[in-house]
Amino acid sequence: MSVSVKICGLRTPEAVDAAVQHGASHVGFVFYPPSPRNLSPEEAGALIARLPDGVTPVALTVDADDATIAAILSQAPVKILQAHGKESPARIAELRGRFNLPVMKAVGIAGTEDVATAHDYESVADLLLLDAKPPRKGLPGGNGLAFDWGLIAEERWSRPWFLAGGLTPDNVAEAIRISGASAVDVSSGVESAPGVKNFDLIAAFLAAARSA
Ligand SMILES: O=C(O)c1ccccc1NCC(=O)[C@H](O)[C@H](O)COP(=O)(O)O
Repeated sequence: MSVSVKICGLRTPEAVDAAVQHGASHVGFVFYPPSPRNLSPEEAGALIARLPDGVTPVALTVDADDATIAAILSQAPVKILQAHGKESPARIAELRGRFNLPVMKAVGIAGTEDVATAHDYESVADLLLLDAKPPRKGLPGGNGLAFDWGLIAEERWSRPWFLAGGLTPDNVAEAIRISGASAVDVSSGVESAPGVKNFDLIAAFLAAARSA
């Protein structure tokens, strides 16, 4: 099986180049000031200009208003909007209509009720990202926390979806096997410190995902 890999939270040309060189299908840019991975729309625009055709740039926002998203898109021509906050299904539908871009809704999973919540977004989101539920305090994502992949092992989804949360070069193959994912997303599992991508870990993650 060919697994798509999104490397999220890229901030430097060197990290973008490493993701591209080792075969990432998607790269994610975080527009959330409290995050150590936050960058400006202008910075993201310069990184997107480096991407070859076939690598999809994604803008990650958290409960962002329309003006904020418009400002991002004016300088960072992404191809997917990732909504990683508490956006309702109605808000996801609104974003799709307003910005004319595919929207990926991230849903935190800790139990079967969260799996049901994720299904609620199938009718409005273009893609889903099934992530670990974040801690009560702290960032809404990028925490290096995994969830029980068995919770989604028997699920069938009507939209393409990414598995995320605590993935590393060491566990991604097993995560794919258990969850049945054909696309995975990683951030802190390929970092040597929060917000600092490690190129060897990027290479190892992509090799491990491809071997699954
Ligand atoms: O990465 C961040 O700093 C971040 C901040 C706010 C919301 C979401 C964030 N990241 C979300 C991602 O797409 C991560 O790749 C995903 O949560 C998995 O993260 P990790 O467990 O660190 O691989």
